Amino acid sequence: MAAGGPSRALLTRMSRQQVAVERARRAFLTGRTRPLDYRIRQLKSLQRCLEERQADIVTALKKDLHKSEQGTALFEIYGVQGEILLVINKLSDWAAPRPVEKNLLGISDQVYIQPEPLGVVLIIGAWNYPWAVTIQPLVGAIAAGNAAVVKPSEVGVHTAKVMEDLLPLYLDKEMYPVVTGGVPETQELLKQRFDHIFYTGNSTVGKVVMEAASCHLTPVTLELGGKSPCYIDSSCDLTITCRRIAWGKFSNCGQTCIAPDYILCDPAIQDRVVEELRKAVKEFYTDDPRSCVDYGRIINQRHFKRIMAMMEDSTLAFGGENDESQCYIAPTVLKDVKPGAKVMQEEIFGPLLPIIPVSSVDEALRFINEREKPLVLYIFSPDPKLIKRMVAETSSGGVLANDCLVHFSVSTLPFGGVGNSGMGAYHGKYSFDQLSHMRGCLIKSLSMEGVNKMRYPPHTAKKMDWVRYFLLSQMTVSLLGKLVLLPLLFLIVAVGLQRFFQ
Ligand SMILES: NC(=O)c1ccc[n+]([C@@H]2O[C@H](COP(=O)([O-])OP(=O)(O)OC[C@H]3O[C@@H](n4cnc5c(N)ncnc54)[C@H](O)[C@@H]3O)[C@@H](O)[C@H]2O)c1
Ligand SMILES: CC(C)=CCC/C(C)=C/CC/C(C)=C/C=O
Repeated sequence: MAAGGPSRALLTRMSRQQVAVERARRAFLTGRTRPLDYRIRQLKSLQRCLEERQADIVTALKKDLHKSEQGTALFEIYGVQGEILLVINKLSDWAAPRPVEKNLLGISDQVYIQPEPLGVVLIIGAWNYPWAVTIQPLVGAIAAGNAAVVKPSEVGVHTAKVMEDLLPLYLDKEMYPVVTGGVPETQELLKQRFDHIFYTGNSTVGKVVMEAASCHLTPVTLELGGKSPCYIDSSCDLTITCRRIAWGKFSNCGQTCIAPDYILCDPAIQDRVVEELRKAVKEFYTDDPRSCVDYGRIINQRHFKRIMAMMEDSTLAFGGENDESQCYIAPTVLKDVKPGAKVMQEEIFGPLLPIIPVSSVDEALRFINEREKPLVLYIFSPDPKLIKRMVAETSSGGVLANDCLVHFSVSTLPFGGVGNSGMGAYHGKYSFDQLSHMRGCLIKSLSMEGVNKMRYPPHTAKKMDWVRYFLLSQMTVSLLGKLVLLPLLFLIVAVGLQRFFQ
């Protein structure tokens, strides 16, 4: 290999994926991502891309998923724009050394955490909210000073093309290449060495990604899915509750990682829940969702067939109309659904909403806890005690009470799964931290050697007493710092120890 990277001859023999990764690594090694100015410039340029090219983004998403202009703005663009603005405002704080508490032994030391870039990050996105789940991690990667190879989902054909065309026009194209393609191309990418892989998609492929990452000991963030339960307490205002659930479920035709997958409620309120859901669907999408601009389509016929098959052994409450040629499935509610029904065996990821009657909170808790840990747990109840109890007695990536989806837009909350729904988290500062190495730094001086002598051999009983006292002392310097006596204490300890161990 020639100095400074592979020769031109070698580059021509490398795969497209290898070349992109190699170039990104070389670009990273120039060190140009280290200054915060560079990162901010890239982010401002990305912001311009979203503003100037919104029409291209909207057109592609209309073709891929029948998303409306407003739907694209609300779910894909505003969130990323808000994230960029937040990073621009906060980056200097996040990237600064973070002083930490120290014990008495380190009284004169500098002890801090210095976030540093990891290197080259691979971002593999999904098709359902392609900008939110591909570009939002990219914002974090840029903020943290990494290079990033961006792999949009090939399933959203038009969006992948727009990303491939647009990003190089606005971003440093060596540092942030877009690599398109399907499974073979992604697998070729996964053979390369990365410093972090950020994958969004289903759990089966999540395992493939993690296995590939293990070859290079590459850490991973896995943003996966699963069946997110939605418990409705009988004392809820059912009109408001069902309106919020219908929005969470039927937005993007149910193809949302955090869509409420199924409802758990008392059998006594099931019929009212069905009626209120029916009213909300009509309010949002009219009597004819097929011709409503705000109602989406299933991404492709494979997913259409998969979702239709899920309805087979359950009772229809309403909906179910469909048209394979248009990948259209109406908002659909299924009632009295049995835990063994087809629709309960995997994440639905489509506009079917099963209701499973449960006769008590205990039964709901058992139902939730017997299954994989979900990405989010939805609880609808006016009773704060019940909400607290359900939070305390379950586990999930996140919890949202009395609404759906909106926790995704709270940048001060970590967004991510647990167990089968994923690992790692992002958004706001969590993205920066997730894609940084938190380097522990202890800077000592070469003076005060007398203090150090207590740990050097010969290990006399007296020295051991002192060292034990200092190491086991729970007194931290930042706590002491609150006392006016700190300088005095420092002097006494330092002089005393110097003398003692001379
Ligand atoms: N947690 C989140 O933030 C989040 C967000 C969106 C979607 N999701 C989840 O994603 C799933 C839907 O997305 P999907 O998985 O259908 O998207 P997908 O089919 O687009 O796959 C995601 C990515 O994985 C790649 N891929 C697919 N098969 C592969 C293989 N065999 N080897 C290597 N790479 C491969 C694709 O190229 C794509 O870039 C749902 O489970 C949903 O809940 C999670
Ligand atoms: C419009 C408001 C307040 C919130 C929208 C939240 C949102 C962007 C949800 C989509 C979440 C997402 C990208 C899921 C992935 O499948």
